[in-house]
Amino acid sequence: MTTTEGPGNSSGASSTGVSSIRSSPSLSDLEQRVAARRERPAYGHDALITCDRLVRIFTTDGVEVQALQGLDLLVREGELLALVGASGSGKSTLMNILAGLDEPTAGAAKVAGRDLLTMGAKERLRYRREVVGFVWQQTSRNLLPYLTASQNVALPMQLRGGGVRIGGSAGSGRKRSRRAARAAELLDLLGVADCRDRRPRQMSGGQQQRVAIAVALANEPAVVFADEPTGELDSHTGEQIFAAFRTANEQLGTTVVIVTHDQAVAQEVRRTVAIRDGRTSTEVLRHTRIDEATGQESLVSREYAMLDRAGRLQLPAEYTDSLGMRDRVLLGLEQDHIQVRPDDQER
Ligand SMILES: Nc1ncnc2c1ncn2[C@@H]1O[C@H](COP(=O)(O)OP(=O)(O)OP(=O)(O)O)[C@@H](O)[C@H]1O
Repeated sequence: MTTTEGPGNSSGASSTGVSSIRSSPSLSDLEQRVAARRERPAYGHDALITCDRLVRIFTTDGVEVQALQGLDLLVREGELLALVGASGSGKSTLMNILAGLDEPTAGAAKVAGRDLLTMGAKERLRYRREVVGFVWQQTSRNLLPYLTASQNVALPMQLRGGGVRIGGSAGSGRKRSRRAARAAELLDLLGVADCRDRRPRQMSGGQQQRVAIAVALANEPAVVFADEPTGELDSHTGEQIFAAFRTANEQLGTTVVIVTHDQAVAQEVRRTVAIRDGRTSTEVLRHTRIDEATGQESLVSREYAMLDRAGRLQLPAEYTDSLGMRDRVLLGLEQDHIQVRPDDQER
């Protein structure tokens, strides 16, 4: 008898009693599987953000760069999520697409029910004003230099309500005071109430970023995207900015997605998704465990690899490197896991 090791035919599997899993399915088994698959909800049906096999190819001087190579990501309403990854892995490309500033080459992307591929120019503008808020790394990109903090926060509300009126009626006066009241509330919530009448150059970098978060929140967006919001700040100020995002998430229920290089920030959130070569590769989930005997709390974190719908899995480079795995590996189906081993026939 010849035994071939590899996907679909593992000697390890048969020796541990998995053969029943392997036996040929009957016609009715196949029919049941097809029916179950048909009834399964669509990918991302209950997610606020759905990226489905997202591809973005840039072509410069005839050279193609695949910045996103079939990226899958689901984010649920109310999450505070960190996106991490090496330089060039595709984080900013993804953020620009989700922010409605760039369009994917292929795949699907939906945010709060809006399809980012089919949106027209008008809808895209409304999406950027009303559905999402952003905070960028460069503090100068977030605020208008000639407006005060309060005016900066009121501006998105003003733009949403239609043109800016000079002079205005009693109605527009009431609107203006409502906008000013909301701006004051947000600045207070984020701990920068004292900056209300200051222009950006009269504030520190950290204060400017907190005001920027207030601007992003002004129109009660479904989600706030932040691309390296602590990148230009020292670590202490970075922590304050992160605390402001957490406040927005916990107190206003806003979903927040933060791209960061900052390990301290990445470890503060319940979910960190790593992007590698334009795809989501691993994910760390953290939760608090309370010891029943002592009542002591501890943070438990678990790292997962992402399995896409085509069955593709990215193994962490440190794992494959340490075992010298490349090109071809041996797979074995076990009772409750899948083995991946170096190819012992190599060489
Ligand atoms: N407009 C563009 N034209 C051509 N190539 C681009 C463009 N934008 C990004 N790229 C390329 O796409 C890839 C992903 O870039 P991206 O900026 O998304 O990475 P990143 O993970 O955000 O990196 P960093 O952490 O350094 O900001 C890189 O190879 C980059 O050079």
